[in-house]
Amino acid sequence: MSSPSATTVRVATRTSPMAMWQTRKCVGLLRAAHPHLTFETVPITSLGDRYHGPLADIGGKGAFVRALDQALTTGQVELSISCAKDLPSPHDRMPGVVIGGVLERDDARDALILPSGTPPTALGTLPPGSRIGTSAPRRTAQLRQLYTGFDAVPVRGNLNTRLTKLDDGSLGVDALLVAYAGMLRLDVADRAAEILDPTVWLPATGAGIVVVEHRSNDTAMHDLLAPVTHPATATALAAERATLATLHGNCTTAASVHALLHAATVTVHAAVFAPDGTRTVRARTTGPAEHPESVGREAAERLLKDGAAQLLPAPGRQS
Ligand SMILES: NCc1[nH]cc(CCC(=O)O)c1CC(=O)O
Repeated sequence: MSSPSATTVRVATRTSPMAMWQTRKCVGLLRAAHPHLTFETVPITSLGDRYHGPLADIGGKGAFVRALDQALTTGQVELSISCAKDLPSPHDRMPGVVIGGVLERDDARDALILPSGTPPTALGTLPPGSRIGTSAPRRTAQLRQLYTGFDAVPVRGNLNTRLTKLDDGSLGVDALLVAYAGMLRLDVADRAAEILDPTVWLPATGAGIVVVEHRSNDTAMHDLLAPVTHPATATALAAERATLATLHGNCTTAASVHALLHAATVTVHAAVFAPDGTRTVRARTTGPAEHPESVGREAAERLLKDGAAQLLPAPGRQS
């Protein structure tokens, strides 16, 4: 490598317990692949971590990533680690930053959590009027579309805090809907009352995938990340992000995209939901795994042809 710090690679990370778990895993893989290099973790607290109101107030999910992007573009670090799910749609990304490493996908499904001591009950059998805590527009819309009589209640904060508050009643909800991957990472998978079927309740774009980014002109970092990339996951993510990019989705978009690989083909399941759950447009496309972007784009084009544009936020109306 020709950078001034030839043997030390600085890695930006968010500081939540889940982010720190992801960083430990990723840096462990990097150290194993490059035993002669030193990897130094640089904690970054973003506005998204400090602000506890609705994410849309501070520019959506991008709030978490912006601080990491800045650490890269200002030369404070060489790499940054994120959940693929938290990355804004490709057209909303900061120029000069690219995904270079894609770790093997963990479980992509969402799960239901009930207060401790409650007998396991599936989402569909909770009593009418149950208050279900979630903040993702995708989850709120699916909850309204697939079930009737539930009240979707916005909740945020890291998973451990939400669990404690669910159990002591201070969250004011009867159940939580969260990512199962996050539960596995924080060692609370035994709290899942139901793991939702991913072909019915669609996971988020990039769910369960940890990515490593670098400056787009930093070829040394591009090469360094090759051994930690899981090729099948990278293919799935490329397809999912191509769908999202073609939809021009943003933080207020209730859309889900999930790609599955079978031998040499990739299948993209995609859906756009009306925020109130009254309408859903779904599409499924299959094509060669060597061209994940075109399979992803085709899924989006079918969604748009079937009227998804009316459900998406109008351009310039991002809130
Ligand atoms: N929305 C925040 C977020 N971003 C990534 C994960 C979990 C891990 C993942 O899916 O990669 C979570 C928590 C959740 O949605 O419950």
